[in-house]
Amino acid sequence: MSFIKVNQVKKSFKLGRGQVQVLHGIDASFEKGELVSILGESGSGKSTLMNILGGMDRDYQGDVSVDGESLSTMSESQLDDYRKARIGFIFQSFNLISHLTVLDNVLVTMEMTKLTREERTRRATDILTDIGLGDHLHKRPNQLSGGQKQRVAIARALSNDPDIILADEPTGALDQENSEQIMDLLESIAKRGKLVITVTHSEKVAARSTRVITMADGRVIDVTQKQVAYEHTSETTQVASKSLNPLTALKMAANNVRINIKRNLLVSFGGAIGILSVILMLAIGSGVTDYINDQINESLNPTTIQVTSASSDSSDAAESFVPNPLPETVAISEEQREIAQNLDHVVAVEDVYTAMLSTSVNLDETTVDIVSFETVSETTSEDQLVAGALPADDELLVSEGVAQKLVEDSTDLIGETVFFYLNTTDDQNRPQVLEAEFVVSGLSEARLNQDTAYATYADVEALFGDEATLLPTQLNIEVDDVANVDAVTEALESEGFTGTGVGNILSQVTMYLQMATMLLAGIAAISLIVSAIMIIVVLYISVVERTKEIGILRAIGARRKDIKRIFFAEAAILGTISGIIGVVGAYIVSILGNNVMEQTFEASLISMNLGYAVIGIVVSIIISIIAAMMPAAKASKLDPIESLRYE
Ligand SMILES: Nc1ncnc2c1ncn2[C@@H]1O[C@H](COP(=O)(O)OP(=O)(O)OP(=O)(O)O)[C@@H](O)[C@H]1O
Repeated sequence: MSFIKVNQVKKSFKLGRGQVQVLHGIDASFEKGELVSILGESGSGKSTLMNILGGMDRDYQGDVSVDGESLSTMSESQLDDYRKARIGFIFQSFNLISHLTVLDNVLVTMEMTKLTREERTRRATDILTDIGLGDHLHKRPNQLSGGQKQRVAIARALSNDPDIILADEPTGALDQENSEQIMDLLESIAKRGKLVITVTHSEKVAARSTRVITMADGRVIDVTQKQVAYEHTSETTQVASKSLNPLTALKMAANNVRINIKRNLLVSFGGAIGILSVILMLAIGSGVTDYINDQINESLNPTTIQVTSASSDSSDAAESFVPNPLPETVAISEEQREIAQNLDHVVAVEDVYTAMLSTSVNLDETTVDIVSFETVSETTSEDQLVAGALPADDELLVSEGVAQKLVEDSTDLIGETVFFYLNTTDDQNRPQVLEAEFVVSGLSEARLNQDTAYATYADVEALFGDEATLLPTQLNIEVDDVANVDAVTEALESEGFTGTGVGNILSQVTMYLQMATMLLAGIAAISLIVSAIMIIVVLYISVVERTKEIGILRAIGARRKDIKRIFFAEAAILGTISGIIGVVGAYIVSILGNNVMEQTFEASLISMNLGYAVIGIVVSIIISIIAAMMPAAKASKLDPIESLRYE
């Protein structure tokens, strides 16, 4: 049985509404060790037949079987593998990939095989050295002569050690001397037991063949055996095929980005603006939120809820001794306190006692009535201190106004011992005045512009002595987390407390700020659509520019998905570049912006972090890859034969 058997192959092309038949039932057979020339006038169908033999064209009638396997029943990917493993193409116009070196042009075929990296490089170097190009491995095709280019093409065709070499006018673009050398090479390949089929117009080429097939108008009109075929074995060694190595795809994509570096940088800058805006919006949003939270937290603790008892009909409270003359201030009973203490998420409860218009301070001859007296607690802020410190036991903190009434220079009062009076009632409801001596610990700002004083809760308890148990008028409820403040406040309210705390206000403020941030980032993200469109346009241009390269890659066995992979790699590179530019830009803007704001408001409102940088780059890559989908699909669907013809 023949190695290649062509059986009644017919091929027609659509032309306008009709069909033009180009091959009219070709029968032929080929053996290994043959150097066959297909001769014929231009337009006689030689290339069409070659494309069918080479597995580039599946759209024909009749059958071609190679080594017993029918090409017409092969799937597209089987045909890709067939081209890769069994066919070496050589073209009249060389069809080298211009941006790859000589070595890489030869390696690219083997990249899609399971050969190891070392083996690939060794094979490519050996073949190129054999063919006389050992000194030109790292040159690019445009640095070589025509003859040298064709030798690179032959080396590429031989790299996967295929059984069949298909050469379409291999000497058509070469002078006499180079043509001779190329024919020598082809002859030596046939002598090694390969099947070499060349399409030619040249009688000289035909004369070197073992057999000449002459075609006219899509028919074989003559077959002349010139000499016996060279010796060969029936053994075939096929390289195992695999997809284009992602690293190679990346390398090819990177080459392409480099070739059009200006255009690609411009596109990347465009994309970077979108990424920069989104990152900045997020960074400003989080900076402003942090700033406002800090400002509120600095003055008030957001996890503390201050509660008073709303229910004046609490029977326990009514029965117990309420050491406060003001009816609107309700004491909080032990039971109520217990309930608050046992609520979920409550970590601590602190007692606070407040007394309005019922205390006074005396030094020497002067007595000053205090409008607002309160025991110090965790929520008492040191910020309100004008001088000195918050009161410890046996100490009193008074507002500056109080001090001014008692001494000439208010700070002189600090360290002085003063008398403190608390007007209250006894258990028979008779007025009584409790008295203690306190050392003034410091001066505070006045609360609501009124004379104010603070002492410790323990001191007030001591003031009442054994006569009565002091009940708090306010509880400071410490919650485990700001997130639980709302829930605890609700629970307290349902237990009859009235609560005020910054935590719930803060969580609302934070939510509104986050909404505003998302909105701004969303608006900024519109520019990302613009950058995606730019990438789509650039990649479409790239597909057109590289149509020929795509044809070459398909001819040497690249699958559709390999072609897609190259375009996705190119998009990923563009995305990474624009992401990096965007992130670096955002960092620069944030440093400059924060510097200016630091000088004007003493606050840095742009809070950049590594997370935003990573998000920026990842989003940029994802957008670019999505943008590449259409151009990549277009590239992968290009017809390999048409693509090779593309000029
Ligand atoms: N895609 C196509 N659509 C329509 N007609 C086509 C197409 N490709 C080839 N043909 C026609 O098929 C015929 C054979 O073309 P083919 O390229 O096989 O000829 P050839 O013998 O190789 O010619 P040459 O020696 O000039 O390369 C020509 O008439 C050509 O116009």
